[in-house]
Amino acid sequence: LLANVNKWSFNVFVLDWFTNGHSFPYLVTHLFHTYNFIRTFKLDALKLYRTIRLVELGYCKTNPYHNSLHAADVVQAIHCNLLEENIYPHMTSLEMMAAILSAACHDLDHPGVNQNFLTSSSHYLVSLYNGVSVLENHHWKGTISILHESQVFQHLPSHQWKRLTYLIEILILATDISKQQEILRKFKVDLTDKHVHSHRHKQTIVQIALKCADICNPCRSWKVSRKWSQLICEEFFRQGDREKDLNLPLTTAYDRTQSTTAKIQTAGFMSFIVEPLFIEWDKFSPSHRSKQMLLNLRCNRVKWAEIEKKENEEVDGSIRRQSNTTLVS
Ligand SMILES: Nc1ncnc2c1ncn2[C@@H]1O[C@@H]2COP(=O)(O)O[C@H]2[C@H]1O
Ligand SMILES: [Zn+2]
Repeated sequence: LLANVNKWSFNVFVLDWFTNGHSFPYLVTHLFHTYNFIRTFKLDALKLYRTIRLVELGYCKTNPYHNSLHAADVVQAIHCNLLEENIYPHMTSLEMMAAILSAACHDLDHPGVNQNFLTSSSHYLVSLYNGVSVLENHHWKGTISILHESQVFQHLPSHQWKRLTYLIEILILATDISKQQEILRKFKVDLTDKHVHSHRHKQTIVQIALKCADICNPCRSWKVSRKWSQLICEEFFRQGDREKDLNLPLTTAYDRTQSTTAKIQTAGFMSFIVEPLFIEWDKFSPSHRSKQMLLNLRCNRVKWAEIEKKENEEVDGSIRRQSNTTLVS
């Protein structure tokens, strides 16, 4: 399975099944070996493995979506994104390792609810981070804490440690979906020049590579993508349940009695968030893989639209049947 890690058709659910729910440490360890990070940075293999396990344990197992399986999926996706021939040859080992680590830790200790929920339930994290990118700040600081605690990089020269932690910061913070337009604008300007040269230019590219990896689930094959959609929507519905229980303002789309997975999937995430990002990615790095991603996205959108249409027809039918019964009686 791991031999297929470079392929976009890679199915992390299958790896998870064969590893008894531990796809994350298997995948991350495999990539650390493949990229030769252990030798290049003289890492202590035991400390490294402990660090990876700490990160895995830092993900909440009971979240349907934001758990270590999502992190493993994002790691595999950023690995594919950075392999592109106009990117990989320009990346240093440190930059590659920062990208893999950021993907691995980008949702660390995610509570399974969004920032709006944290705000309306007066969660302490909101005041800790002044209401700005609350979750992303939490994931980033948690990552740095684990790296300190595990001492896996304690022997790195200070310039390398500084650059590694700086990259982790800007990469994880860039995953805030509310910053999408801002980052996309920067990407469009920066990437009119297709040659990867300056530090700043590379940073933007890796930020976008991680953003694409984070929201790539609609670009996977239908079988895989549908599973992710069901998992994220179940997490949304659980948030809706909690909003009701706590008498908080109810997010309409998250109300399981009114909404469905198909409704959420066709509501605009694919068309207004995912597609514009992947179109830019494909312009910057046109490849068989980027075309496949866009193709999958468009096919999956059509499939969800068909499912939603059927659901609406069934609802219309049952309303008509109900009103006929009422008229007859
Ligand atoms: N298939 C999907 N449908 C709707 N929203 C999604 C989907 N996949 C990811 N997201 C959202 O995109 C966000 C990206 O950042 P997060 O992983 O923090 O949280 C994610 C979800 O809120
Ligand atoms: Zn994520």
